[in-house]
Amino acid sequence: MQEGKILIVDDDPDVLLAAKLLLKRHFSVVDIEKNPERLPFLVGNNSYDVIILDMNFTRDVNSGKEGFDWLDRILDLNAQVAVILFTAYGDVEMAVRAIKAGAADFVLKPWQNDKFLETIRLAIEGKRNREKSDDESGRKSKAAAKRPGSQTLIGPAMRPVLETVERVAPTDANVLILGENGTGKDLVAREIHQQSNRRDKPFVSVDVGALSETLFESELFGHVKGAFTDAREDRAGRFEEAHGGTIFLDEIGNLTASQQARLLTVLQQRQVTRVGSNKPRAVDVRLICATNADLNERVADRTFRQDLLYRINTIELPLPPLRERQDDIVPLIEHFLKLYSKQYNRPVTSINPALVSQLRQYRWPGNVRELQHAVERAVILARGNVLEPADFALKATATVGGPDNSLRDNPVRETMQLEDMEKQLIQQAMHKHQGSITDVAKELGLSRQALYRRLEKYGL
Ligand SMILES: Nc1ncnc2c1ncn2[C@@H]1O[C@H](COP(=O)(O)OP(=O)(O)OP(=O)(O)O)[C@@H](O)[C@H]1O
Repeated sequence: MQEGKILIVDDDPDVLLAAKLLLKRHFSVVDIEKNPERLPFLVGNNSYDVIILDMNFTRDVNSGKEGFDWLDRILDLNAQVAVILFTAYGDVEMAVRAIKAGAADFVLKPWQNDKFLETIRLAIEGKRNREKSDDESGRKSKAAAKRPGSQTLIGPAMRPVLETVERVAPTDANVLILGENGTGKDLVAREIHQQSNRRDKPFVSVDVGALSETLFESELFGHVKGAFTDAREDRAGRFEEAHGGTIFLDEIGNLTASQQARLLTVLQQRQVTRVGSNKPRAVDVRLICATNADLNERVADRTFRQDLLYRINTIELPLPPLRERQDDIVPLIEHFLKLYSKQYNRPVTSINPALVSQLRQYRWPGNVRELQHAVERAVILARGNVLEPADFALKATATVGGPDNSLRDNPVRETMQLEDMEKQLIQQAMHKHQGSITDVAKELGLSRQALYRRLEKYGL
């Protein structure tokens, strides 16, 4: 009999009875509850180690939304308790989302006794470890947040990039980082700032491609009280916020002609004027821009100003797509494996070698961000110490029979399947967050702009 206080919440009395019969032979306290409305009372008055929660109560059979609401409530009341979700087959994506939202694990119904018990034991152990290390890790993460360059750029192909960063960072030269979505542009921009003499001053990141024509000026340059209806007080813009430090303008290729003109004036004069004011203010910022567009092509077709390009591209730093740097894949997988097995308290330590070669052949249209999410999901789904092909949602690669060329033979079909999956994930997230772009982008690990592009692409 193990010490452990467990609560099971499910609206099916047969499930409650069966689970209780099993668990009470192994754990010291097992309570059951049919009505989730009693959760706040029960959690508030008992120090449970584990709460086993059904995702689908009768009121809301399919979406699991009610389960998510209860998960939030439980974690608000007790951030330490381990919540294990009861999930039906076919709801695995929902379980992955729930674990990202703070659940400890999930159990598929109908359960297998051994696995069920092992999951609970691991959850109890995880909770005890969390309690023990809470103070210490709080101190450590604060220290890490302050340490310069604490987020590392992984992969041998990043070495030349890092060398350039080292050389360029201490100068005040403007840098233009080029690369597809998810290649690490934001990370490189932060690294430049961290290695520069401005590291103790602000690093301000703005997704300029996501700013509407009306917001652009006030967001970047600020406004004075009364400049427009919502301007209730004076506000500094992002350039002023970055004074003394670095401003990172992401998605610079998406600026309209008038936005380009405004930005160019500010860069030439090194001063900003808040909307509604006529008093210019000097700003001292180091400029880093990024884009996934070919700006030379844009200049050729006259959608991007050449004089603006010359201003921002003193140093150009191209980041190759992940499919062109296959040697980075394994170190990245190992890095994310370590990160997420710790974060989700999973005993995953390695990856099936057959899977490694499939992942090396895969085209990774979403680059490192996609790889990161794939590993995160796989770690959550893994049932053993080794990541297996079934843990990855890359159906297309699972069917690849031979070396590299088999992928090149059929890149379109592969992309189609991935696109279907991507579309579904976005639809689910939009549904979950009731269309909130900020929340959906956060959950999917996309920039708002990247999400907008995908919504447009899939007609959502
Ligand atoms: N070389 C790397 N080592 C470790 N993590 C990386 C690396 N490159 C990218 N990442 C991670 O991948 C994710 C995406 O990276 P990042 O946001 O920097 O890409 P981006 O090119 O700015 O994307 P977007 O164009 O969509 O804004 C981040 O979580 C980042 O930490």
